[in-house]
Amino acid sequence: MLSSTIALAGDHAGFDYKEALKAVLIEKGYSVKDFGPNASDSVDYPDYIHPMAQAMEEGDFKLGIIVCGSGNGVAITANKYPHIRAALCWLPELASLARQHNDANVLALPARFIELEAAKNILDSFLSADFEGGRHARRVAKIADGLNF
Ligand SMILES: O=C(CO)[C@H](O)[C@H](O)[C@H](O)COP(=O)(O)O
Repeated sequence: MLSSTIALAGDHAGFDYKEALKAVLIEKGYSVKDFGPNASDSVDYPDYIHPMAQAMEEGDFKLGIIVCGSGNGVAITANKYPHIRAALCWLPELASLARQHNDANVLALPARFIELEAAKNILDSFLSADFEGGRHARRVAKIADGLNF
């Protein structure tokens, strides 16, 4: 079971979904830290993902949810950090596998390509799954260990 505090961030295209998912998380009993944006005015996603990813990299949060139009911009930004494993998921099964096999600690959602109800189901699958370890732990360790720059 992952820790109870969840970080959130996104951009204008993901704002409405981020707000809705934040309400779901609070209803489920999670505490949340929203790194923004706080409105749907057009913004640049790196301005919001970097602070969240940096905080996670420093160990302040164990889990993050990021939302933009395609999910790609926020995921690309978050995955610049060595210990962030952001998974772009558009199906619940993808979210479960991201946790089970990849120990994903960030869920990236494509708000312009899935319905809100689907996003809620994907979030639920992500929160409900646990990392399986074993052979997957060996592989996940190599993601960061293999970096040499
Ligand atoms: O990074 C993205 C595209 O891969 C995100 O989906 C952004 O939300 C998107 O680029 C925003 O586009 P907009 O035309 O500025 O609303």
